Amino acid sequence: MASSSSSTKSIFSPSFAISSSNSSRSSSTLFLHNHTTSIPNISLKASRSESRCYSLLTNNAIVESISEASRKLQTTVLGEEKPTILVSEKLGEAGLELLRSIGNVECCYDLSSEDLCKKIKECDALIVRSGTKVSKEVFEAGKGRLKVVGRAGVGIDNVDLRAATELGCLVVNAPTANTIAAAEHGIALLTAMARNVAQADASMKAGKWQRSKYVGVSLVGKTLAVMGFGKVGTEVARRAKGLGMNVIAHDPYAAADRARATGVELVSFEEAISSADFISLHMPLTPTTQNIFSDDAFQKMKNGVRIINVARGGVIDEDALLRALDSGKVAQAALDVFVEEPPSKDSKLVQHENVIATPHLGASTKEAQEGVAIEIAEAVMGALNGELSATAVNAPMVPSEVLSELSPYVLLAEKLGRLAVQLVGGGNNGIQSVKVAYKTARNPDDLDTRLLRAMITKGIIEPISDAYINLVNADFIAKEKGLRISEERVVVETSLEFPIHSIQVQIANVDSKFASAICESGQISIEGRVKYGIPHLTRVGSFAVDVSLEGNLILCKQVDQPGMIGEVGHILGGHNVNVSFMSVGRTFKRKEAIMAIGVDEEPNKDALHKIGEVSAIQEFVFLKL
Ligand SMILES: NC(=O)c1ccc[n+]([C@@H]2O[C@H](COP(=O)([O-])OP(=O)(O)OC[C@H]3O[C@@H](n4cnc5c(N)ncnc54)[C@H](O)[C@@H]3O)[C@@H](O)[C@H]2O)c1
Ligand SMILES: O=C(O)[C@H](O)COP(=O)(O)O
Repeated sequence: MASSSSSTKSIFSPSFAISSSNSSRSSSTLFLHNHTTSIPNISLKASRSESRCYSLLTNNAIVESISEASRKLQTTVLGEEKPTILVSEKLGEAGLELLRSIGNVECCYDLSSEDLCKKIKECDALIVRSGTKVSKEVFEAGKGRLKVVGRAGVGIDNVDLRAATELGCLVVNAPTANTIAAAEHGIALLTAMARNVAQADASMKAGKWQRSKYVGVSLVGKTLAVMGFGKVGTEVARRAKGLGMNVIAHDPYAAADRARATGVELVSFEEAISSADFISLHMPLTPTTQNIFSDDAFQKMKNGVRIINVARGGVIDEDALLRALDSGKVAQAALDVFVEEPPSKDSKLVQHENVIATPHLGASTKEAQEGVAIEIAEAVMGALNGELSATAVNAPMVPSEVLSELSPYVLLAEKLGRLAVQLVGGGNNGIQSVKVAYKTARNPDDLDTRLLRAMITKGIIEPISDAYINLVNADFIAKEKGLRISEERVVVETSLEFPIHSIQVQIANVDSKFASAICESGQISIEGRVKYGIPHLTRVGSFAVDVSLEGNLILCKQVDQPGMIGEVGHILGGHNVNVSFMSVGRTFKRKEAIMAIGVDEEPNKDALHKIGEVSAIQEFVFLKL
């Protein structure tokens, strides 16, 4: 007779580092909503022909247990105390006010990297603009507490996204509130540059009147190439068309019909740079765009081309631009952004007579700063409150309607993962491949399962490692640990009311400490569904059961004979272990049966030993949920 508890063993591939079981960690997660609402009046009883279910839960108990789960979820996210939010750069007052309504806000500007690393250890959230480098060291220092980094603006090139993802920290930005400000600044630079406004103003302030020196160029009829046809690029294009310019754009990822609707033709990089009189940059700084404006690119441009950059300094090779300005290839440049900010005082580029420069002012209008502050405050507050963010940069953005439909299944997914991994035996195979089947009556293409996959991953990995897993890092950590999770959507004929009928989790190529959990195809296989808002285990191996997935679980395989429920119930009662649910599934009458018993407390060794001594019980396992 086999008996075991949920102690942890090295069940991933040999390189996988294991720590002891983390039973104190809540089974909740960052991205869940309260699901205390809409609990219908129900009475639970046997619902499958092969399953006898004995409900010991009242309706009130169900509501209470969900409330408790929900409370735990909130506590996990926020703790009992107010979160601490560090704001490391100037943020609009309206955003600060919002943040103060939910947390302790600390505004500390101009922190050195060392001071930021020290400070971040006591913070739940960090809000930055473009001036703070949020490096891997910052995420490592904040590990365990820092839940979200909010970028009050668009560009996230100052945030180490890989480190954030690896360490499970959500990054959100405020992508829309400064679009117009940046576009207006682009147009301001374009017109000011064409008419030498800055130079002429400086000359007048020096007491001169140099009318012939500052003859400009006209914009009407000239070709403007917008490089990066996103939010800012589109607004710049619209405004430039209003000035009578011929606008073309290059953006490998933009839709041609959207461009056409603005009266803009999308062209190749070469065509854009070689046919433009003015080139305005609006692409993000990425490994692909870094130094994309190189000597080679400048060579392909028209002689006397004029360049505006309100995107990011790093997209231009600044030394190459200087050479192009010196040679006259580039007649003028208007720069708001620089590789190094602030640039050195003696920067040849800034000092160049054909360059006008502003200190990264694109987003700096009163209106944009208030808007950005509110946008980022709301995103950070949402993230701290356990909501998925619409502006998440390193996590899937799950639309709210999808989220509210899937919420009940999130807990089920995690519990199934947690259960399946505890059924893995002590063999040396290591878990490598997990198969998940979602049974649904709806069109499988409409099912967004990223959230559920993340929760299954969390359930599988967390009990056997020290990793903290959430939607941000689930895929990353699974991959890192060599765990392949394949998903399948299976259409079944059932109610269309619910997005999912049931979820099956199978682990291949492993032994099980509960042999009956192995299905005919040789995998550990369990299945569950949500009933009245509560996750239930409905199948173990080939046996149908029906037990609510709460508290702890004992699975017994036995000879199907009278008195078994009473006998085991008596042992548990004798050890003051409260049974919350019990269900028996069998193959044939008086043959084999599986008894699934939900227990509130963890039975001690003596109780488990006595269960093992019941002669009709062939194997059993105690599992923590
Ligand atoms: N100076 C400022 O204060 C200021 C203010 C706002 C935005 N910005 C910067 O402006 C840029 C654009 O911002 P946005 O809000 O329009 O972002 P966005 O994401 O809406 O647009 C960026 C566009 O660039 C395109 N793109 C990506 N790679 C490209 C490539 N290799 N070639 C051409 N296009 C490419 C994308 O497809 C996208 O359409 C960002 O770098 C942002 O940081 C600067
Ligand atoms: O990417 C952005 O949003 C802009 O560059 C603005 O940066 P800032 O917040 O530092 O002004």
